Amino acid sequence: MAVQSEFDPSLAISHKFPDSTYSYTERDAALYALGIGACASDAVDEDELKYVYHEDGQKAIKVLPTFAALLTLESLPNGFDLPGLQYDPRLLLHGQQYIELYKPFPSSCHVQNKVSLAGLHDKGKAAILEIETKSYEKESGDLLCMNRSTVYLRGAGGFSKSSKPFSYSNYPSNQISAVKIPESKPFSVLEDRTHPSQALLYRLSGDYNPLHSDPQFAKVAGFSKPILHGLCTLGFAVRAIIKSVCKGNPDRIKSITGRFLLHVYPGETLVTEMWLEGSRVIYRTLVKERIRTVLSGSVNLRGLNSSL
Ligand SMILES: CCCCCCC[C@@H](O)CC(=O)SCCNC(=O)CCNC(=O)[C@H](O)C(C)(C)COP(=O)(O)OP(=O)(O)OC[C@H]1O[C@@H](n2cnc3c(N)ncnc32)[C@H](O)[C@@H]1OP(=O)(O)O
Repeated sequence: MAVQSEFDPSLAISHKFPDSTYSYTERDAALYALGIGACASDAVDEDELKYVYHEDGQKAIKVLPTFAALLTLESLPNGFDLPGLQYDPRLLLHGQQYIELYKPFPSSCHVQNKVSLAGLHDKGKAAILEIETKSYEKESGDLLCMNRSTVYLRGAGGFSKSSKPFSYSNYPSNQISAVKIPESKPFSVLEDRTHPSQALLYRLSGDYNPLHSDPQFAKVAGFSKPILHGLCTLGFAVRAIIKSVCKGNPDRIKSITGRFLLHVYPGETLVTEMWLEGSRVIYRTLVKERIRTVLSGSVNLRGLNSSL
């Protein structure tokens, strides 16, 4: 257990994060789509070509809803630093992601981010930090999306001042609790192979953490080789839901939760199982080669057609 003698969690929760900005173009949106496997097995896939090419020009390309998570990447110039919190960045893992989408993304945009601490938990062997980012379209002032990113800082726990472990959240606990996977047969199942160079392609979208590219770094972090970005796996899973449940329409996605349960190695096959419960999709993603669940969560849909 890490020694966090200098760290005062009550001071940390009053910490103010600076606002940040983020800009993207159609090229970023298309590169991201390729990074999460769009059109990888069929370059003219009729549901997915629109994410990388449009006959009416690049201004008409569609942006995938999970692109939302990228808007937060420059929100934390000094990593996940809170005053006094010590952690080893090599031991950081992405734990969960929660995304609310308020309107479809334009194909290019300047974004203004408001960042705050949404949660801080002492798990003894780890600290869990949750950062909330609200992203506004600069031109209109409209709120585009909200992200809550949860990071699992191995070795950074043990800072509680009393015998009860410190735990703070600024949101209802049922918003991202682990989902219960139904025992029934899935509504749909989609299998998709990641490429051995998937993480090298995905990182060009802005997450340059060496955990996904550097063999020595990955070993120190406890893995036999570089692992896939959690958000890349989430992108594969939500793309499967858009294809299988939303008839290819990404604007149906209203909110997304995902908990990263186990690492994925680039090159592995992802099998996403989906269950439809009203306007909610429960899903889980397994790695076929190891038969292990790596991600589970739910997606709320808007305007779902009852003919499904
Ligand atoms: C846009 C912002 C981007 C964010 C930046 C991210 C940077 C990226 O470059 C980094 C990545 O993408 S890393 C790759 C993706 N993530 C992973 O592969 C992690 C997979 N998960 C694991 O290995 C384990 O679940 C592990 C190790 C996470 C936990 O396993 P254990 O240590 O065995 O935990 P366990 O004993 O079961 O539970 C301890 C307490 O922690 C809670 N917990 C467990 N898994 C969690 C998770 N994934 N997220 C959040 N909380 C989690 C448990 O509930 C438990 O708490 P309690 O005891 O109170 O129930």
